Amino acid sequence: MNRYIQVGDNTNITEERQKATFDTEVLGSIIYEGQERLNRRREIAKYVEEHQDLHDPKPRAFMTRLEAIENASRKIIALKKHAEQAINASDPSENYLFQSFVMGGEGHPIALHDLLTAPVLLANCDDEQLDLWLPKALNYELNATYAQTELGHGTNLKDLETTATYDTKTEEFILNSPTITSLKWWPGNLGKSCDHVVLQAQLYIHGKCYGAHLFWVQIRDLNTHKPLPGITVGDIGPKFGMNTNDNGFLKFDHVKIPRRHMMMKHAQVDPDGTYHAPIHAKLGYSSMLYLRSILLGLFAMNLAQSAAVAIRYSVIRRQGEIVPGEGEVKILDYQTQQHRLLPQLARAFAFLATGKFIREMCFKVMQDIRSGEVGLLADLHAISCGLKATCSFQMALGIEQCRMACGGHGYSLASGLPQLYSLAVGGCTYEGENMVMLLQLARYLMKVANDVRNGGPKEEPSEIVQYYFRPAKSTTCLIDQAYDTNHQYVLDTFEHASKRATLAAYDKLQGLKQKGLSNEQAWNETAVELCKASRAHCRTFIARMFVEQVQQIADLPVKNVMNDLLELYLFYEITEAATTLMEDGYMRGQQLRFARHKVYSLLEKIRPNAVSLVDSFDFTDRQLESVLGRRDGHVYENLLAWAQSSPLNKDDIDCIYSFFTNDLGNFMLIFYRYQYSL
Ligand SMILES: CC/C=C\C/C=C\C/C=C\C/C=C/C(=O)SCCNC(=O)CCNC(=O)[C@H](O)C(C)(C)COP(=O)(O)OP(=O)(O)OC[C@H]1O[C@@H](n2cnc3c(N)ncnc32)[C@H](O)[C@@H]1OP(=O)(O)O
Ligand SMILES: Cc1cc2nc3c(=O)[nH]c(=O)nc-3n(C[C@H](O)[C@H](O)[C@H](O)COP(=O)(O)OP(=O)(O)OC[C@H]3O[C@@H](n4cnc5c(N)ncnc54)[C@H](O)[C@@H]3O)c2cc1C
Repeated sequence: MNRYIQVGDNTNITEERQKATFDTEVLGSIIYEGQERLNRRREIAKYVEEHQDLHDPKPRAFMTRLEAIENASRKIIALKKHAEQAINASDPSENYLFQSFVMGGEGHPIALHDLLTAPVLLANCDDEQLDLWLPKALNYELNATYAQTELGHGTNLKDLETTATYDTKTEEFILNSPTITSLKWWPGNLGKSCDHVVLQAQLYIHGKCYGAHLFWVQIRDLNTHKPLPGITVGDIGPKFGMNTNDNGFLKFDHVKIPRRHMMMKHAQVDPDGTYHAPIHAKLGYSSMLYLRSILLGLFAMNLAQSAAVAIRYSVIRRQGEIVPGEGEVKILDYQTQQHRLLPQLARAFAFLATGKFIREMCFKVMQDIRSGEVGLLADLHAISCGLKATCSFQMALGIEQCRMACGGHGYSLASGLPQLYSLAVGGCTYEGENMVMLLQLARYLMKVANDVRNGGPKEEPSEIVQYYFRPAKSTTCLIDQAYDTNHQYVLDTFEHASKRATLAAYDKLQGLKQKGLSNEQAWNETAVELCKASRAHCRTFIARMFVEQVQQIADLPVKNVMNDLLELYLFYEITEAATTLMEDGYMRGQQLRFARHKVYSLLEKIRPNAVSLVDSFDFTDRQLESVLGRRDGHVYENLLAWAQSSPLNKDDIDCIYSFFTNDLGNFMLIFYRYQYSL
């Protein structure tokens, strides 16, 4: 049952909805973790629809960067005025939802503040500091961002150059940017909007460096918004995407801040300069841990949005015949189209299940840290780094596949897909460049491999890596066994691939070291294999999360369709991992062919439910910002309306004609006449 069936919709899409074998409402409540949340989502969306001041005056594709930033500023102010009435403003998930409906993902002047300030303050400030700063942050009396990356260093935090030198005489820190490469570069909203920063700077006391620490720094006057003395700040210019965000640069020239402006929950500096180290050296990196963990759910939604656009469009668009003489088919009937799109949808569901687990694990770790417990920190750091890299990469490729699957119209900004891609692909870079993130997970996996090679773990291993220590049930792949209804043999296959990749990388690393290479040289010469191991481990983890989620579904029709998607995900991943699996003889050609045929038959089986599956996400047209992905399927007439709203169509003046009216134009006219003998 698809609840989106409406009179007046394009019949091509209505007939798709009539084919649904499951209730979109039930799946919607699974996606949004409960019927109540799904209902709230709709209420908030309805509120946004009913208030015009929360809308864009024209498609954002037709705005200049400046117009888009001004529009975003106007809307965020309107949004804050409406918040009391529209949502439960003290509930972060309602706030996030309201903002995403109104603002989209391109950014706005308080995006970073809303995303990070409260979590960073809560994780890093002592009680007295929290009392002073948190209420102001929550009441929007100030607007802060997270200033870590510098012009010269984003990845290698050990070599950040901004200094915070403690002066025992005045009990102040002196902030300084000693070189051009030490300028802060990239922080969101730093360029024009924010007045405070959470600053990562190297702490120096009596000439000794204690590494990067966090400081709370005001950079602009709260009344005039002018930079404070000693501060140079500005926007870094247009980017590949996220252009309504004013990512900025920042330079300090011996700026003084009080001692108590160092965040002192974990490390402290006494008035006399005595330093107290934190219980874990990397607690100051917890904001990255937090963001990497919550990003997975966002990646899932980005991918689902692009699948929704492409799948809806693919049942409207007719092109060519499959059976000659029977008329043009919907492009979704082509196997190639299904093969391009449906695995993206399956991955979106897989990432959603994974994101939920990691988000909950992160909240637990944050709670543990507050009570001085850091036992799970390394486990979460490793897996969240690996998953951030794996999911953002597959999401970006998936969105681009969806865009290309829409043919020419996918190239138009009317599809919304180029904007979604340019926004989403940033996730491969921010919060840690993807290769670097895979290598972080690999560090952790190499410790696991060391235990495997040396008689087992020294202590109970985390649940996430326990499979490395379990003996394999079979030395060959069994995925073609008909009775693998709970997918255990597929999971065994992924586990085999992870173990093999991890141990191969470990053995290579050890071999290189035995040949006399230093740890660092051996690491660099094994880096590609190390990344492979991390990806394989992430694939195993994601697959397990998805299997467990589907096993828990109570509603049978939804369970059936989700099981189809799960199988598609699993067998598609097997085909992607085939080289590794066949390299050691674990999988045979016959099984690869079995996996491929499973994929093809699942595409056919899922095809009738495709539109209803994406409908279950309950995306609003405002959210999708896509003429191709319109819920009512009226694509062509709206493509024309969209094109006609282009400022270029405002009048009939020829741009070249106006060019001819100036001197250079006259010259060009003469030149052309001469060239073409006009
Ligand atoms: C819902 C959301 C809505 C919207 C979001 C949309 C948009 C948001 C857009 C943009 C926001 C973007 C913000 C940013 O990008 S902020 C900047 C992010 N920067 C990074 O991520 C930098 C990446 N670099 C690092 O994280 C570290 O430098 C790196 C981990 C690579 C190395 O650190 P370091 O050199 O200090 O350590 P190592 O010697 O390599 O390792 C030592 C040891 O420490 C462990 N470690 C490292 N980090 C952590 C951590 N965070 N927690 C716990 N442990 C950590 C590491 O594993 C090593 O352990 P061991 O192997 O045992 O020695
Ligand atoms: C849209 C966007 C928003 C951002 N927002 C913020 C923000 O709000 N606050 C903030 O502080 N920062 C922000 N950043 C910065 C971001 O966190 C960094 O760009 C990111 O961490 C990557 O660092 P880098 O730019 O120095 O890349 P580099 O480290 O220079 O990466 C370049 C290449 O070098 C490789 N490389 C680097 N080190 C290694 C290594 N050890 N081993 C192997 N390969 C390596 C990388 O894999 C990559 O291929 C943002 C960036 C973007 C794009």
